[in-house]
Amino acid sequence: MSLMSDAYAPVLASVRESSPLVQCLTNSVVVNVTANALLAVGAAPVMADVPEEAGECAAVASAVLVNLGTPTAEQREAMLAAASSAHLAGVPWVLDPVGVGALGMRTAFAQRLLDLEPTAVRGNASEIRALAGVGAGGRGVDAADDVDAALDAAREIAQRTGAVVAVSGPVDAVVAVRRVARIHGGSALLTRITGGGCSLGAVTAACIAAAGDAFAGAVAAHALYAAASERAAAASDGPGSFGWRFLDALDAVSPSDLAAVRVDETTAVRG
Ligand SMILES: Nc1ncnc2c1ncn2[C@@H]1O[C@H](COP(=O)(O)OP(=O)(O)OP(=O)(O)O)[C@@H](O)[C@H]1O
Ligand SMILES: Cc1ncsc1CCO
Ligand SMILES: [Mg+2]
Repeated sequence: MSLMSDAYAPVLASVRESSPLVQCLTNSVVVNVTANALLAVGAAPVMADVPEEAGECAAVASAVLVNLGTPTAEQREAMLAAASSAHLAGVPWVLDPVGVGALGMRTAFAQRLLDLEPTAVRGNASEIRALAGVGAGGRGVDAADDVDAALDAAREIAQRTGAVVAVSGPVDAVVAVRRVARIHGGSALLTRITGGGCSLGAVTAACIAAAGDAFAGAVAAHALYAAASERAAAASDGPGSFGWRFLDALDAVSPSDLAAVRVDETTAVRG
């Protein structure tokens, strides 16, 4: 069945109205593009990622993103402080397990973070499989598995932690223990620029804060990326012009554009 668009389409207006403060502890490749994506959707970024301030900031943020792309020792300390503080304060936080499965230290570190019960986990299929302990991960930060091959893994993580788990790929999936939504469309040009997935983690955090609901917020964020990337790709010559057109499109997408994205929901009977 189709997920009623009135369950997630209003989230966009809510992000623009409430401008959620999203604290990002993210990798050094995508800091700027992530802040720009948040501004383009109407949210307010703050990249507070030093140990002395990370917990303080998380307690007052609307949502927190923890992205493991370039996890220095100092950042790992800050991530534990931010996730603990968010968990304690009831602030939604999103884990993006970049490169988990492909690289050793971050694979173990991600398990420590799961104990702090993220509100949502967002990654590609290989990362989600590796996080659940199946599969060896992708190559570096890229996926080597299909989204459908990660659904059981996503459900296992949802069951273990209470998180909503979003798996990205040609068709995205948002998974809770007894629900799966598939978000169709989008553009493969998102995989040809830095931060296509990483900024989606930050926008997912913004949408969850604005929605007050992890499942609707995660679906809204993925539908927004599908609509905006299609709009940008239609006018682009390649990855360079797609990058800036995508930011313009995040700003220009309307609630009815979002409602037009194909979203199918099924009720999972297993698990
Ligand atoms: N083949 C594709 N066609 C259309 N959209 C795609 C395709 N592959 C990925 N996407 C979209 O690109 C975005 C990022 O997904 P991707 O799976 O590339 O994340 P990721 O691997 O975590 O990215 P990153 O390299 O930033 O960490 C999502 O919105 C997803 O829907
Ligand atoms: C290229 C790259 N390396 C570590 S993080 C990152 C950004 C995309 O995930
Ligand atoms: Mg990624």
